[in-house]
Amino acid sequence: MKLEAVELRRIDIPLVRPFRTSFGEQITRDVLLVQASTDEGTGWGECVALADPVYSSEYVAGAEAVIADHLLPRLFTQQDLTARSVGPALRGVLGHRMAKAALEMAVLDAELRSYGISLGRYLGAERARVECGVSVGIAPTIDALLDEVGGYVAQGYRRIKLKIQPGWDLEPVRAVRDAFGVDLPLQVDANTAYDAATAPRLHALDEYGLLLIEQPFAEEDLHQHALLARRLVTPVCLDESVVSAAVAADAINRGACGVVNIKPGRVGGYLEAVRVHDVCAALGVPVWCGGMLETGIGRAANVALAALPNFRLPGDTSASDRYYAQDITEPFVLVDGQLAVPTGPGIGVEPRLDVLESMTTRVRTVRP
Ligand SMILES: CSCC[C@@H](NC(=O)CCC(=O)O)C(=O)O
Ligand SMILES: [Mg+2]
Repeated sequence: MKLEAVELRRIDIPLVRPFRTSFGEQITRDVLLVQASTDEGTGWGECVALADPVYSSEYVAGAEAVIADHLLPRLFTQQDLTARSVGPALRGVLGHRMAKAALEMAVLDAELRSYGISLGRYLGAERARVECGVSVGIAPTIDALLDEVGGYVAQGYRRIKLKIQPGWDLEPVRAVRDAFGVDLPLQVDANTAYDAATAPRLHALDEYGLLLIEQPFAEEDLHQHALLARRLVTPVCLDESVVSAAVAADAINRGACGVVNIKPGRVGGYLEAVRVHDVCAALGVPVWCGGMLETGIGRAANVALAALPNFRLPGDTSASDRYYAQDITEPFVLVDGQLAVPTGPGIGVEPRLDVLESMTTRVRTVRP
């Protein structure tokens, strides 16, 4: 394929409720969408970088700039562009994995649409539906938390994940256990909010039968995660730390985690996400698909990825209405706690152009 032009579109989508984590609160999502036009058709990609560099060092304005100024010039010169050649072509630019992932996704979508192959089939999906969990933010009160969790349980979500931080950890976990019982699949995510001084609070979580404790410490601190993993019965899961298949293998071999949250944007794309999946499978470590509040574009691709065999825990692949009153694609609807894997060519969904236009804050087309 030859890349002919790329449309970079920023959209603002309001969240149905504030989403608070240990690193801040989101009330709208500023999303960068990428539409790649090639000589064999077009494809869509979604950049998962947040508006601010608070989850990782990437942020949406920076991703847009590095795509336009450094990444696209390297792709426009490719005479026989394929999704598999995007990574090597961009290797000269260090980091910016979320930006690179968005471009690779758009090229992959265009390529698969031209062949009439679904992303799920291409990646090796083995299921037609995936089990869905849901992520619950830090709430203003315990009662508000229980109301929100009760709503998701009633909708049929297969697993509840609570955001925690020092001072909002033991009480919410205990309250959810008391209100919904010991059989509710339950896990927590600290987004790196703990350190050696506050780690003892996590020891106390070990008696609540959690599925896992996600990313309690700093991204680079595999040693602290390994110390905790040796001390707890509850598995430690890594998110921010795992930026590639090689890092996943190193973390597992250091005993830093027993479960891995895979996010394609965080590792540089869906092709690397499959490599992380495969490495974890080879080392006997289950994985699940994380989320970055994706629109239906990224959600469609995540659901396809989550259908691979070693995705053995419900992911943060929630229904569209968990975050958005109106998605930019036809909404993903939870049925019996599951989402259906798209079967159409490529990612299998298209944005609704009327909705897209209504949410667009800026759009530009980059050409060679
Ligand atoms: C804005 S918080 C994004 C990162 C967070 N994501 C979630 O909690 C799930 C979000 C979703 O359901 O898309 C994580 O660290 O796992
Ligand atoms: Mg996480």
